[in-house]
Amino acid sequence: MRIEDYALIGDMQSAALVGRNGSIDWLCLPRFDSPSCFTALLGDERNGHWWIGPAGPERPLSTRRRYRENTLILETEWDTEGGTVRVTDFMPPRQANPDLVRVVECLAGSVEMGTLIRIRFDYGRIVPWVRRTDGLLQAIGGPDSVWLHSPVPLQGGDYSHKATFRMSAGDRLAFVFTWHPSHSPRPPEIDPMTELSETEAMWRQWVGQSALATDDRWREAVVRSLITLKALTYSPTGGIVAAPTTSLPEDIGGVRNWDYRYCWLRDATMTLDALIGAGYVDEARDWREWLLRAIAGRPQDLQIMYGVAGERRLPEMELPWLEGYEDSRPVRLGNAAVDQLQLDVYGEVMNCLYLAQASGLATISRTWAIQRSLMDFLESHWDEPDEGLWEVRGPRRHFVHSKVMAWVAADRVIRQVERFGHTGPVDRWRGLRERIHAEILAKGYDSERNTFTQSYGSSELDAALLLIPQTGFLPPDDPRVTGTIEAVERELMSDGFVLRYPLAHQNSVDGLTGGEGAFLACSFWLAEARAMVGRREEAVELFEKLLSLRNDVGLLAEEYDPRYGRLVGNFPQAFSHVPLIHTAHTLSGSAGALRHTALLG
Ligand SMILES: OC[C@H]1O[C@H](O[C@H]2O[C@H](CO)[C@@H](O)[C@H](O)[C@H]2O)[C@H](O)[C@@H](O)[C@@H]1O
Repeated sequence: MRIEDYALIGDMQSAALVGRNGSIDWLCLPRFDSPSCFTALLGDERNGHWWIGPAGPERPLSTRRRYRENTLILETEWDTEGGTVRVTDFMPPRQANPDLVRVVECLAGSVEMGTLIRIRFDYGRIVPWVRRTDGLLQAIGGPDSVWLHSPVPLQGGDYSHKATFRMSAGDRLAFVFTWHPSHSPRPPEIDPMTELSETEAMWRQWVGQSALATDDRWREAVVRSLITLKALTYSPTGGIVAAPTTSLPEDIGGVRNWDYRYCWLRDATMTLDALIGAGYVDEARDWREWLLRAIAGRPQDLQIMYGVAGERRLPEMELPWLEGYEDSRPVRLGNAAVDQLQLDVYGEVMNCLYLAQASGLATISRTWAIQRSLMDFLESHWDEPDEGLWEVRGPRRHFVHSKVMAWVAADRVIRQVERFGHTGPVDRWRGLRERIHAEILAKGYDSERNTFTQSYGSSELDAALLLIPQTGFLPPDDPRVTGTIEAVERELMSDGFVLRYPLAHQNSVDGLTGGEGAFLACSFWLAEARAMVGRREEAVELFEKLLSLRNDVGLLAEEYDPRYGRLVGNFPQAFSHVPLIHTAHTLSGSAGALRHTALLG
């Protein structure tokens, strides 16, 4: 199945991917980064999945999917010759244990339905021991146990359980799948229909809180993106994962397969900027608490990413028993980028904390103390080469985007002093800000080509340079900014999309083999940059082209590969949905573009 054939459901602690065919092929429990119990996504059905759909000779004539308005409740409908059926999939916001609910209804006629479940713990490796108790199925393997309430009798065989059942118009059946630690007593049963109405009410209430001032034609796309970002937050701690999947390939059949089920400071701060801009200050408060706990300690120990509860060790390893999505191997867990130096992170954190305060979230003294100690570290390390925001696995370089973000860090703490009365060595920070600015203009700008460059001394370009107008480093109409936008358009565009960096030279920059699709955030950045420099029509044209890449339920992966006309990379990806929201706000000229208005304050 293609990546765009999946939809997301989740309970803000973990998430599942549901295919158009009614098969749940990915689910990690109890957390986003726990071992999966359905892993067909990265192998095949033998690695675990749960299918419900029309069975037998009545193959579906057509399939429709949608989320219930303003919710994360998925409805998949199939028309068959005999009639129409709907499966409603959702995960109620977590109470004692994670539940996955599947409600099957016959809307018209009479349809033969089927279900098949193969539970495989530990990323498809453990075939559990299964027994029946009080009409429920219990599967146990190591630390994991699940209970399945099935309203139809299931037949076991070949390490799976299945049933076929006929439904007529008006019939409704509910399946409930509940995980719990295998050493705990049996979890209490939930009432699926009560959970459905409460889950619906919860999402509607959350969406209703937003202060969106987006043009009506983009509102639906923005709301779906906000719901997706909310679904990627880990509610017990306030952490935010980059995506709920691992190893969906950036290059189908290639090695660019990474685990994104962690909290990157970059991705999370950008996500927060989008949520704050839509009026969600509670999420900002929770994330700030998460940040303070995660990075507590010495400033030199700051990592660029953490686990959802702030874990620091995320060792990268391979799962050789999985074939990978369409043979894209290896399948990886953990992420070696955790040990990299990425200077941009300091700017992103300071920017986010500044925006949080500018939007009304009072700064607490612990936050400011941490900001000061991070600045102490940055003052003596900003001039070092780093791995940059693309987390290259080649040699460190003086990436211009990293230096610009170091400038942002200094700029935002100075603004916090000037605007909110914090105390700190502001004259020293002003000197630092000037030195970084001057160095970037001297070493990171090519006056002959009138463009900033990827790194000092390089002639390459980098799509991250498109972010310069958003930072306030130079005014958007500065010729060096407009020249950089034009240079990126000339040299980094392929099939109408922006590449992260030149593909021909990619291997020397990122240290990896193979190509990749177009990293979607980069094209959104171009659309927003065009809007900021007054090229509105071209901005709208590109933005709408990007919106057309969303799948039928409004979701985007990390990249789009024009060679195959397919979404690629982890899915759904916060890094793609965040700039969608920002660009819609900028194009709508709304106060939601807080980043820009806050800079003027
Ligand atoms: O391209 C190689 C790198 O790819 C991943 O990083 C990308 O995803 C991150 C999470 O969204 C994002 O913060 C980063 O900017 C992207 O380049 C992977 O995590 C890295 O390990 C890998 O080297």
